[in-house]
Amino acid sequence: MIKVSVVGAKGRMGSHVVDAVNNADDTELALALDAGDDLSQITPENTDVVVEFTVPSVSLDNVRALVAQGVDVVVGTTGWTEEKLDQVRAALAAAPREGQSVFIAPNFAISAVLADYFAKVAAPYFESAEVIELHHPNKVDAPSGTAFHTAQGIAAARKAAGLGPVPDATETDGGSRGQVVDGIHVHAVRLRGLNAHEEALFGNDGEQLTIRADSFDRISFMPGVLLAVRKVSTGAYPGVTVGLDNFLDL
Ligand SMILES: NC(=O)C1=CN([C@@H]2O[C@H](COP(=O)(O)OP(=O)(O)OC[C@H]3O[C@@H](n4cnc5c(N)ncnc54)[C@H](O)[C@@H]3O)[C@@H](O)[C@H]2O)C=CC1
Ligand SMILES: O=C(O)C1=N[C@H](C(=O)O)C[C@H](O)C1
Repeated sequence: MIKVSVVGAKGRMGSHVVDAVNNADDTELALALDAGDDLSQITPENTDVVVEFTVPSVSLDNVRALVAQGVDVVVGTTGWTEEKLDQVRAALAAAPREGQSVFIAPNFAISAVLADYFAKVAAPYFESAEVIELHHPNKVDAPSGTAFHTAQGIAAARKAAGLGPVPDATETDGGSRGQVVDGIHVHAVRLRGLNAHEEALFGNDGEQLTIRADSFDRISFMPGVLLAVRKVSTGAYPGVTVGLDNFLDL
């Protein structure tokens, strides 16, 4: 059995993870902790893998503390930048155990992971590209971590293909053109009734392609979370790994 502790266990995602860990045949719940709880309760003796779903403002500190305590971590919280990833790498370099892992996924839903992958495949073939993400209004960060990651992937694929900037004649903008991530405009919608949705839009003269992923229920993230827990628990992924696509045969 893989012993799993959950940090952020009372949250929308963390509570689903607690249920998923309790219901899977090969995982058992060690500790379920939330804000105010002492993370030093988590040790390599009671926990193989920690699943961390909290808020972007605290996740880096949580991950660094957990790494220093000698456990592997699967992170679903958003807000990761290259600078923050470097701080995790530094923490791992000083970790007490050889080969410790931190796995971070902007999105654990297969629909979103595939949409992100297909967007990178499509990107070199279109002059224009933009990303729209649509979420429940309780979400604290914008744009979504997934949309940020998709935009970065589109931008990298365009650059590798030798494409220039997306065409855009806008001269006045009060914010309506969205956040620009590596040259790709990203738009965020917050609407009651939504859960987690994303569109990658591509355009050429006379044609368009829309790649859309819809996650209607948080249950959609659980197979991906359990897959990550199982993969990380093997010890085969030392260091920092970003993206569930690393565990899929794409
Ligand atoms: N990677 C993925 O597939 C997904 C990622 N997310 C991300 O996961 C994060 C959490 O989302 P939700 O569960 O919807 O948020 P939420 O607000 O429902 O839950 C966050 C939980 O973290 C707890 N928390 C806050 N500070 C803490 C601390 N210092 N230590 C321990 N616990 C602490 C809160 O009390 C709360 O229970 C967000 O960044 C969200 O964008 C959400 C859905 C899917
Ligand atoms: O907060 C959410 O709900 C979600 N957060 C993640 C993100 O920001 O990409 C994943 C998914 O979109 C749901």
